[in-house]
Amino acid sequence: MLETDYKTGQKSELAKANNEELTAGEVWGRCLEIIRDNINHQKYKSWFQPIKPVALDGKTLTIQVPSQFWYEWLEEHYYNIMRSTIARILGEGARFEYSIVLEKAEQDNDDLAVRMPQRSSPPAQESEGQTGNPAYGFDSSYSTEAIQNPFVIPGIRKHKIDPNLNENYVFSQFIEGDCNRLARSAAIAIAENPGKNSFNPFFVYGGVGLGKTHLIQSIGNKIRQDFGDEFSVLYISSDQFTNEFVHAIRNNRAREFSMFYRNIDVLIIDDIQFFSGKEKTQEEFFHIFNALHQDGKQIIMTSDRAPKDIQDIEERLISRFNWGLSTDLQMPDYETRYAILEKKSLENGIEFEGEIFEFIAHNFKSSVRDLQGAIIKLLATASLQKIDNIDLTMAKRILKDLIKETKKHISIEDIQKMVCDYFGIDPNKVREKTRKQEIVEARQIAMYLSKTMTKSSLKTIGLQFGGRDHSTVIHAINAVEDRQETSPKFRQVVKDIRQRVELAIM
Ligand SMILES: Nc1ncnc2c1ncn2[C@@H]1O[C@H](COP(=O)(O)OP(=O)(O)OP(=O)(O)O)[C@@H](O)[C@H]1O
Repeated sequence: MLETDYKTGQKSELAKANNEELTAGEVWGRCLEIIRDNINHQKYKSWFQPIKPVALDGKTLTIQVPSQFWYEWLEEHYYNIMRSTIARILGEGARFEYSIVLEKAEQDNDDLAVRMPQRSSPPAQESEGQTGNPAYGFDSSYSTEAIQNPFVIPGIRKHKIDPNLNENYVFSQFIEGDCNRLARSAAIAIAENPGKNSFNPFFVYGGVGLGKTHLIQSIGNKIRQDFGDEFSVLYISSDQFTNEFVHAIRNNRAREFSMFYRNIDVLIIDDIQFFSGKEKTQEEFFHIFNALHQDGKQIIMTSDRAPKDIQDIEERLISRFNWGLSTDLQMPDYETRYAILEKKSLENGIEFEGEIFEFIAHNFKSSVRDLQGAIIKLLATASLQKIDNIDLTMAKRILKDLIKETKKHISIEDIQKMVCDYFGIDPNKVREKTRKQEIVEARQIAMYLSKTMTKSSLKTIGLQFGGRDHSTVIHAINAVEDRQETSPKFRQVVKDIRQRVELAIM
């Protein structure tokens, strides 16, 4: 039945009423003429020529497409033109039905053919082939009800994929503190109910070595543990994604690439800031994102900065990153650092004196990775030199170089301290609400240096200055920049403090 003879289909009712005997093939032929005149020739050849008309039933023309992806693409990009074309030929209320006959590569069952109706309502916008419509978008006015899960085809078995997860990254190993409480709770909620929660997409950002990868992989591992193969999970770095995409294009496999990603239930992409300036990759990811999100699949991303601070990323992607929950990880406070150290050394079967943990927690303040590095260095030295009991003096000696190195990452806390030292005020004051002139000045300079000398986002800076919001930080930065232009004395003050900070991290 699927091998249609263009000349011998059913006749349409409308055609009969007009004394015209049209077959499915003839109706499709007329559709093609109209479509060909209205879209780019290459796209016409790629997407419409391979379609086969299958049957005509009243005002419904069934057409055969080679894959789920094909069906999805037509509905996403050519809905309007197809709908209006068939109506022109068969009259008001005419529509297409799709018969999806899978190509060999994705076929699980030799005779598998799936029928999908054309949507009853158009997407909010369409991207190609029509009168200059912008890209397909999902704004809040767009009713998803009518098209809920339109691409889920029962009976198609999911391909098993390697989730690419590090099994050590689990929630039980991720120490909770104020610095990560919100992100951690959201991550657990996502793992319990992937895709069906209000944190989709989930966007985690923060500086180097603060646990972003650990946290997002914990989601993947928990889903695998609790749901087994029910959800396909994939963790990938944005660099890997780009490389695969480039490779796929080079080998004419871009369509397979896209299909592969659209079939994933939980897509975890690390370090999305590396999409910056990669326009084609961004475009591909945009379409994958839309398809997954529309289909209720979970999307999880990380970046070293907040979405709006990522350079050279299309606005439409940035706005999507904020659809669900976007939250940051901050450097753990002293107590959390101490707890992490205890846990890491316990895991390695060695106990240290409390004063060693205190020493490390005080000296490694910018990254959990550095904290871990310190413990590992102590362990390695103890085992190499066959030392049973490392005391504080020994620990200080062993870690001396490492401390110098890690000091290169200046923290907001350090900047606050140095600015306050310079003005001779208590560092706590810049975190308080006081509006005394001298404190305001110190606070603004400290905020300005935090922005220019660390990788922290405006939100993180605001939080570390007594929970102020990002607009206060922007105001402070602008004020310091403006004043430096008009007052050489003030410019010199900022320069002096900056030099002190730089010296401290050398
Ligand atoms: N809260 C935490 N509890 C326990 N371990 C942690 C915590 N945060 C981070 N770590 C550990 O610190 C190390 C660095 O974390 P991770 O690689 O996840 O950081 P990241 O933010 O992804 O860094 P990068 O930006 O460099 O990719 C990992 O070994 C991780 O297990």
